[in-house]
Amino acid sequence: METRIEIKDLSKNFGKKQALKRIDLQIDQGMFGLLGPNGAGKTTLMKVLTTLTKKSSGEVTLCNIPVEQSSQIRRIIGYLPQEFSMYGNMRAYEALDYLAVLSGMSKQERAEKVPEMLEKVNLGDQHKTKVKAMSGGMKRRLGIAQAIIHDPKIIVVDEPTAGLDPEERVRFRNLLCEIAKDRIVLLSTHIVGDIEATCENIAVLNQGEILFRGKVSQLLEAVKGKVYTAEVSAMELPAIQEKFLVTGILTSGSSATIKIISEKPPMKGAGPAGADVEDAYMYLMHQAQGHRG
Ligand SMILES: Nc1ncnc2c1ncn2[C@@H]1O[C@H](COP(=O)(O)OP(=O)(O)OP(=O)(O)O)[C@@H](O)[C@H]1O
Repeated sequence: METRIEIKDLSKNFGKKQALKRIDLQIDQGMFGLLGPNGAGKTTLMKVLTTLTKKSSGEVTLCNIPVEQSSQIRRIIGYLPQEFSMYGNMRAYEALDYLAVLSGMSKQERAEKVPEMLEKVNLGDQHKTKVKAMSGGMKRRLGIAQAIIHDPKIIVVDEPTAGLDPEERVRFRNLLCEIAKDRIVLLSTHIVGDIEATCENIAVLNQGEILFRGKVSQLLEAVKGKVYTAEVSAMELPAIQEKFLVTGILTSGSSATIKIISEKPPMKGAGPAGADVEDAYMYLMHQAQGHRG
């Protein structure tokens, strides 16, 4: 079975609102990042892929299965939604077992898979912990355990690191990378750091349209040679921000070191600076809003 998601000319309307506009995308094995601001259409796209929402038009196949064949699709896909919640009084293993029952697994399969999955997401020692006593990171890991328990070829994870502390965030990202070794992990986020650390291939979505698809290195290429740094007085900052795309500000007393994206050197004394993915993403969004900086 070919592990691939193919999306051709996909649109999704909610009444007059076009949440997805003629999306074309191909996603292969490994981690794939879907980046975009709130309201870009990421959740809608994930819901179409996971058969929770019907598309309005276009073609979508997952491992060569058309998305319309929802019961077959559900067998090969796992989903961790943005707001994954479980009954607080259930213990980790009870919660996972309960979800496995709902997905139709037999008692025998569950007896084997529930402990195995808890181990995999590092909750083996905490299998008796009640959901209400879990940290945000633990709940997310329990969410991943339920998403992978039926060994799907594709895992869809919406806003995975929201509400996690830095340590939990890194741990969770590492878990996703491990899972992606022999599957597709599609990760939707508005946090550039989430994809920068983990995904080679990405798509940037804005207002229902794909602004960019390709490798993170190609996104960086677009901003290369356009990033500058300058030392300015804090007083000047508002006027500079009005005129230029400022992607970083480090204030120290009455002065500030800023990072600016500009086609030409923006001001006297500005020197070249290294570009990061955040700069490239902000430049892309800025251009999409009709600015030229
Ligand atoms: N059921 C719905 N009915 C009407 N409009 C909807 C519905 N679901 C989503 N939308 C609209 O479609 C657009 C895309 O929403 P979506 O939730 O997919 O964005 P998103 O990128 O996931 O953002 P967020 O990170 O805030 O969830 C938004 O303008 C939203 O208001």
